[in-house]
Amino acid sequence: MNETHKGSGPASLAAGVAERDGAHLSLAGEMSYGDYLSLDQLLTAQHPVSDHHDEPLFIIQHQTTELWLKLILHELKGAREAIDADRLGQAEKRMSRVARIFLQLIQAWDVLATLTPAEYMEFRHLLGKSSGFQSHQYRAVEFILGNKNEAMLLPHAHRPDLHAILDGLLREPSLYDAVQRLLARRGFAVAPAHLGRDLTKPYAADASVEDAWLAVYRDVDTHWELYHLAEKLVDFEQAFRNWRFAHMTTVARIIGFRRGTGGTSGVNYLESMLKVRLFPELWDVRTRI
Ligand code: HEM
Ligand SMILES: N[C@@H](CC(=O)c1ccccc1NC=O)C(=O)O
Repeated sequence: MNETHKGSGPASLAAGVAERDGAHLSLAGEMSYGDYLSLDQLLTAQHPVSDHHDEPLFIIQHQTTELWLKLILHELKGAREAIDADRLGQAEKRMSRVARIFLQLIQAWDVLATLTPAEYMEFRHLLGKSSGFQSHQYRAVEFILGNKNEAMLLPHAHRPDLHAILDGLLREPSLYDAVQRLLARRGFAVAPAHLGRDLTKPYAADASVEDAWLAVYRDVDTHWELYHLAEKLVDFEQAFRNWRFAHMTTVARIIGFRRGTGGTSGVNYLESMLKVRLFPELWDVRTRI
C-alpha cells in the first residue's frame, strides 16, 4: 500500500477500499481523466481582472454557458443534417437534447442571481466594453435557427476567423429552412419564392408555410412524423425564449436599467429581443387549429 494510504480516518479507508476494488492507482504513461478532458487547459482558463471574491462566479457562469453553447451548436447542426437526410427521429432526439440543455441553463440563472448589485458594481467597471453581445457562439446559434442579422457580424470584424464562421452561417440555410424544404419534399405547396428567398435576411413568416402546418395539425395521423417534429420545434423555441426571459430578469435584478457594457440600452434591448419568433408559422397556425 502507498505511504499516503496508511493511517486511520475516512480518507485512508476510502483509498483502501478503492485499492481492494481494483481501482487503477498508477497512471504514469496512461491516458488519465485529466488528460482526456484537457483539465490543465480548462482549469487554468479563468483570469479574473479583480481580486473580488465574486468574480470567479461571474467567469465560471459564462464559461460553462459557452461550453453548453458549443454542444448546442453541434446538436443543432446535427439536427439540420438529419432533417436534410429525412432522418426525422434522429433530428427530434437532437432537438430534445438542446431543449433540455436550455432548461438546465434557465436554472443556472439562479446561481448568478446570488450576485448582488453591490457585489457586481465592485468589478463591473473593469469589464470595459466586453459583453455577451459579442458572444460569437450565441450569434451562431441564432443564425442556425434562422434569426439572421448581418449587422451582428460587425463586432467580429477584428477576428477574421470568427467573422468567417458567422458569415458562413449567415449564408447557409437555417434549421427551419431545412424543415421547409422537408415540407416541400413531402408534397406541401411551399411557395417557390419563399424557398428561394435571400437566406441572409431575417426570416419572415410565409402564408404557404402556415398552410402546410395547418394541414399537418388537422390530420396528425397522416402526418405523424411532421406533427411530432413541429411539436419538438415548439418545445425548443419555448425553452430558448424562457432562457432569454430569465437573462433579462436576472440582468434587471443586477444592473437595473443601466446601459449595457456592450453599448445597448440594456434591459430594454433584451426585452425587445423577446419579441423574436424563430418559427413564426408554428405559433400563428395555433389560432387556426
Ligand atoms: C451579471 C450578469 C449579466 C449582466 C448584468 C448581463 C447584461 C447584459 C446586457 C446589458 C446585455 C445587452 C448588451 C449590452 O449592451 O451589454 C447582455 C447581452 C447578452 N448577454 Fe448578458 N448579462 C449577464 C450575464 C450573462 C451570462 C451569464 C451570459 C451567458 C453567456 C450572457 C449572455 C449574453 C448574450 C448572449 C447577450 C446578447 C443577447 C442578444 O443580443 O440578444 N449574459 N447582457
Ligand atoms: N453586459 C454586462 C456585462 C456582462 O454581463 C458581461 C461582461 C463581460 C463578459 C460577459 C458578460 N455577460 C453578458 O453580457 C453589463 O452591462 O454589465
